Amino acid sequence: MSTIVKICGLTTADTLEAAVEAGADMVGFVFFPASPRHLDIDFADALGRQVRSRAAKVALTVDADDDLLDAIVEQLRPNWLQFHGSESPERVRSIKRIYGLPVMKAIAVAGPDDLSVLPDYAAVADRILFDARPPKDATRPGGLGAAFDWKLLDGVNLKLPFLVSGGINAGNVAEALRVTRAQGVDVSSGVETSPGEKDPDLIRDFIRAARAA
Ligand SMILES: O=C(O)c1ccccc1N[C@@H]1O[C@H](COP(=O)(O)O)[C@@H](O)[C@H]1O
Repeated sequence: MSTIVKICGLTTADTLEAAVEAGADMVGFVFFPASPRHLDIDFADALGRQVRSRAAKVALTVDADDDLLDAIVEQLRPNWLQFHGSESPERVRSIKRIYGLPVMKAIAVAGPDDLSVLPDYAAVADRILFDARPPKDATRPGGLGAAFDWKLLDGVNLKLPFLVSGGINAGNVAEALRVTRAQGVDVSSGVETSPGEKDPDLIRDFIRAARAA
């Protein structure tokens, strides 16, 4: 199976087009006001239409309430929901039942203890995304360009696909995939020139490197 490549935090038509044309499998739209990649729903709707089924649209939220999820699902019509907060397994199960959409649940990793929640989430999510645990004073729980120790995933044995993220770029994606044996990768900062400013060339370089890995 080919590596699942997700480019997250797209905010412009040009960079979205670069990601889709270069063959991204999943394109992520962030709905979290504290993020430099936050989109309002009308603009996300316009970007989503541009995708035209060429990639899976992923709506990233952080402990979103029902009203926000209703609005996102109604307007963007995402193919996936990505939960990047402290959503419980029960919340994941309930949202899946309500919307009938697959959910990718992010797990924050800093040490081996962080993996103890895996069985509970693996029982309800469709994909797991391992990301670096943010520092306590961080203003957002992801998209910080920080990596975790990939060797912590050694021995992880999931029946569902998992992606690795956090501080990944074209230069280290092959190593991230080799060490973690993940089925996919997710990048945001690693294809940017500054927080929130994606670069079409960096996106193309990243996808090429991930495909070659
Ligand atoms: O991108 C963001 O701003 C963001 C905000 C809130 C939660 C998650 C966010 N991004 C996700 O974080 C990881 C790692 O990103 P990076 O490559 O280290 O910048 C990635 O999965 C993004 O989807």
